[in-house]
Amino acid sequence: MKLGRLNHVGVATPSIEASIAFYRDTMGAEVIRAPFDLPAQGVKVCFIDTPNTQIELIEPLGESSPIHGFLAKNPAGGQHHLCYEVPDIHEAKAWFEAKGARVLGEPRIGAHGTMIFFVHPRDMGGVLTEIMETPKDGH
Ligand SMILES: CC[C@H](C(=O)O)C(=O)SCCNC(=O)CCNC(=O)[C@H](O)C(C)(C)COP(=O)(O)OP(=O)(O)OC[C@H]1O[C@@H](n2cnc3c(N)ncnc32)[C@H](O)[C@@H]1OP(=O)(O)O
Ligand SMILES: [Co+2]
Repeated sequence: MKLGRLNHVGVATPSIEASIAFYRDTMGAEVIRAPFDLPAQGVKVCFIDTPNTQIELIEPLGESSPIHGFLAKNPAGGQHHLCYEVPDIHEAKAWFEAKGARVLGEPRIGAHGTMIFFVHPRDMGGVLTEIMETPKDGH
């Protein structure tokens, strides 16, 4: 497997609006992308651009959101996952499985519109890791 760029750092938040204001007013980020819902993934998402990657703000969407547990333990929110790009999502899935790491579910469409999967944090040095097929248009 060829490890690609760090596509984004996922940051869970109880309020995506408050977090947008923080990145705009405290961090000086230019917030140009509107939040959007990903019902299939149980999150509301807003990407904050930085020169070399993105912050992916995620707020729970719906009762079965996978980040309710994280926010119950971290009520103010916090760093949730790292997402790396790979050229071939299926080759990457086989790679992690061959290493004995727990791939969570089947590859599915993520927030950038390309295929993604997650690898369990307990098998990744404590870091919930998202693997994403490199977007064809480069971002
Ligand atoms: C896909 C759309 C978008 C995109 O970029 O395209 C996103 O990124 S959406 C992001 C939200 N979706 C997900 O996170 C899906 C994958 N996540 C999961 O399946 C769960 O969150 C899971 C299985 C990682 C944890 O589930 P849960 O919190 O309900 O289980 P536990 O509390 O039992 O946790 C087990 C164990 O893992 C530790 N943990 C949980 N979350 C994290 C985390 N974000 N980073 C590091 N470690 C985490 C938790 O503390 C437990 O550890 P233990 O030592 O066993 O207590
Ligand atoms: Co993500």
